[in-house]
Amino acid sequence: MIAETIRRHRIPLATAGALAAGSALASIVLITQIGTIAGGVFAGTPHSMLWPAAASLVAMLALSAAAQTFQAHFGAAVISDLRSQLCARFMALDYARLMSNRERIAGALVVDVTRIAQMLLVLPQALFNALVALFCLAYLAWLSWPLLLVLAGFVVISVACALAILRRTEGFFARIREEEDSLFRHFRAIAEAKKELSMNAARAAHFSERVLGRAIRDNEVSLRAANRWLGYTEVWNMAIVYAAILSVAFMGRAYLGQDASQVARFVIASLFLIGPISGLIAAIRQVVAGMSSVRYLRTLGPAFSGPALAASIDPTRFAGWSRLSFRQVEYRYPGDADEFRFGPMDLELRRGEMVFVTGGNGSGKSTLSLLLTGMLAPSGGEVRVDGHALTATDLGDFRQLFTAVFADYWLFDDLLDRRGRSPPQAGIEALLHRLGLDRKVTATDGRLSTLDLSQGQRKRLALTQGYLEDSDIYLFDEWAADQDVEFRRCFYQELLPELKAAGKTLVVITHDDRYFDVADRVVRLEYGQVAADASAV
Ligand SMILES: Nc1ncnc2c1ncn2[C@@H]1O[C@H](COP(=O)(O)OP(=O)(O)OP(=O)(O)O)[C@@H](O)[C@H]1O
Repeated sequence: MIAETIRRHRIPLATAGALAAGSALASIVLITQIGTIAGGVFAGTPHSMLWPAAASLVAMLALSAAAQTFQAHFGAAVISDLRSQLCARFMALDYARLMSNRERIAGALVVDVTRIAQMLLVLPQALFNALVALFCLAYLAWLSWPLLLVLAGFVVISVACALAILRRTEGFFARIREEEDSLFRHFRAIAEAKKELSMNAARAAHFSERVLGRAIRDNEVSLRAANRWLGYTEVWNMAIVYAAILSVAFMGRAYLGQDASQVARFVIASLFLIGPISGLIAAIRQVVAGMSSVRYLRTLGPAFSGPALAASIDPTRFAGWSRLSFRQVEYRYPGDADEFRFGPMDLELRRGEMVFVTGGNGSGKSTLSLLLTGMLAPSGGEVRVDGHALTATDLGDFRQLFTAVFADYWLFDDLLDRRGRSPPQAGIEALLHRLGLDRKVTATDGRLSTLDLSQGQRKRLALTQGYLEDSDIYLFDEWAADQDVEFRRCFYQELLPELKAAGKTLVVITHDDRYFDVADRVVRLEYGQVAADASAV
């Protein structure tokens, strides 16, 4: 994914790099000119050297500013590109994997994208610094080989130390990233658990001190350790640079027999190494943090390390279905402590039927609805459409048969039909009126005026969206549970029969036994098995 992003934005990146290299060249010319003026090794007056040096300065400034422009372009493009790619990958993840990673999504899109982008952003600057350092070293070699050898010895020590510290901090950054995810989860609780926390001071104190406070403090410890080691790298490397320059001056004068002007010019040019070297050391921070995010994203699964996923959906592929069947379908939740086992289950759903599904809490009704709609792939057995056993690659097309209002449904603030268009205004208004929402909500070009409604009203809005989708199969998971008596009656005795009359197939999870007579069949589940499957009387 990272390589793909760099490839896509190679032109601004290469341009920023080339401009940075040009600017590095101008700055090294300037350094040599400063050295020449300071050392007095030129023909004519110092004024004759001033204009060329000023020209180098202006060139360096212009090239650096241009490099920054391309760098800013590259940085912004990389952030939005990585975000789009990550969003697409999260959206393409299958339901089971997404559910087990949902706490990590916000962190990945905010923290990891920013860290990776910052790591990529330092590339042109690091190139600039590396080139200035290299040019500087070449110039130093030209000034004096023996003195350069003294300096080079220190550079080797410095690089070796930086690499060792880099390895030392990798573990800290991995831990910091894990801790940030748990912090994000606790931050969410501040808003989402507001009511529970407000009504229980002891719980609020426990959360604030023991849960949130501890997570913040743990993260502080890891941050401190990581930054301490990175700080040591900076301090140590700067000390080495100064020690190197001191040694050059000392060795040059005391042992190597270099003349004073030679050593002075070498020392002045060496001082120009400090800027690029500290820039390179600072870049290490970004690289360590960025690489920890790359490694972290890889832990989210193969979807994050391979090429972009291409999903093409054919919504009409199963449109002519007449029979859906479960053949010995089984499902085991990963890591389920109480070892709930769904199935093996045989079940059949015929086109145009209205089936009610009932059963006690934890009997497997919601699991059945997720398997039936293709949100979960069975761990064993087959789901068949008219005898065709669905494979993992069929599920995307298969899911297009359904509209479902699950217990944990999501309400969008715009209404769309199955083709992604805004439905006609008159149709929307008629539906809002039918569902008793017309005095609460209006729609303009399909956009709803508000979602701030009661639980029951929000579910009616979810049903409005469902109607507009005009799907083959409707699944409702305890839809009527939040409705008042009149709407509950309306749902079972008017809306469901109307949908059936319009040729829809209906699967209704319900405990409302007084309306069971509306169904064609009532399926009762117990412990993940069909305990009864009978025509309603
Ligand atoms: N996300 C999950 N992870 C692990 N196990 C789960 C998960 N969801 C459900 N289960 C397991 O599956 C069992 C059946 O859950 P399911 O939600 O299908 O029951 P249900 O009949 O819909 O219950 P309810 O009437 O309470 O909504 C649960 O007892 C639990 O053991």
